[in-house]
Amino acid sequence: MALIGISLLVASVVYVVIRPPTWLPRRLSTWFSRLIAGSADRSASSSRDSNIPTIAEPSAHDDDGVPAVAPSTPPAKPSQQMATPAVPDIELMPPPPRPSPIQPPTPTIEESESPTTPKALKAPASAMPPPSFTISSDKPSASMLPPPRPHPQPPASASSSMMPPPPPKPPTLAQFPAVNSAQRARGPAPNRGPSGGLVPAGLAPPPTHSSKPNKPSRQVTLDPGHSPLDWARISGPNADLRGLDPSSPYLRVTPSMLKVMTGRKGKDAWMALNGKVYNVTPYAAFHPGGIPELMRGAGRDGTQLFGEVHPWVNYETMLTACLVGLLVDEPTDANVLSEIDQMD
Ligand code: HEM
Repeated sequence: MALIGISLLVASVVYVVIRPPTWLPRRLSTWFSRLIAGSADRSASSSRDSNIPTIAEPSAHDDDGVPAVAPSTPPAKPSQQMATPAVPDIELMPPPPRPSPIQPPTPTIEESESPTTPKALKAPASAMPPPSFTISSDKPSASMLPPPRPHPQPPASASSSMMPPPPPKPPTLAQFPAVNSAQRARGPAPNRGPSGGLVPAGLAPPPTHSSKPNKPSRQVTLDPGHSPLDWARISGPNADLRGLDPSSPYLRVTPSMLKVMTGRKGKDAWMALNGKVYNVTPYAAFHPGGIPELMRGAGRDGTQLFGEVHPWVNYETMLTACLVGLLVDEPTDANVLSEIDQMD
């Protein structure tokens, strides 16, 4: 039995040697290459020799630039595995070699190689955060508040994490002058108008010649039918209230003639105003100031007295129907002689 077993073993080995299967060479080649690469990396880490490190570097380059498949396939083979076909290696690569050889090269790349590719790789890696910030900042809605916080917080580190930023305090003006200040005015406000009395001040209009003096009224209560409107009705344009014959012309009244017309003793009251003589008897009952006041000017020239009481009253219009004549000087001897000469 032992001989039979040995003979079968020998026969199988001989058969494999004579007619090796198609997959056997490729399998052996990959196995040898990986074995050599592993030994090379370990030797390279300990001591840098000539042949082994050169094999490890190209594999590292491939790992960096291209994902997973690139590193094992192309460059590591050409030097020693020229005879083996490199095409089918892609299918066999995944299982064994990845873990051990690939991890070491990535750190070595950053350390040893700075010339070409790393710059391009580092740039995108470092550029990652900026895009994230920009995305968050582009959102104008509620997400805006959190991102901007970090910026304002450093300056306002003393303040707590309260959301409402330092609310601009409305300028509160202190009362000036203060309530208890001596600069505050005390007592009544200054006089800015005529309400204070007769003293004109401020914006009050200046006193005019026609303004009434601020005196208590002395007007009397007139009897019914004796209002100013009643007087205007009965003293119209065609009225004749002179107390004379309607056919008589206007008289030349001398002061001696005027003096007896006082309203007493059955006579009318005549009054001279600015050179004209009026019979004020019909008007006496319509005089707002009363009859006694009006009679103060009867039988004489009442111009000054009239002006002192109510210079604004238009007496000429009111007493047109009462006009007697003109006040003239007393005739003297010289005047009588002159008049005779004129008659001749
Ligand atoms: C010269 C003799 C006169 C005297 C002393 C005299 C006196 C007065 C007095 C004291 C008043 C009251 C004033 C007041 O409101 O407190 C008055 C009012 C009046 N008198 Fe005579 N008066 C005189 C002649 C006349 C004459 C001849 C007329 C007119 C035609 C006249 C027409 C008036 C009028 C219309 C008022 C009312 C004035 C107003 O309401 O503003 N007065 N008078």
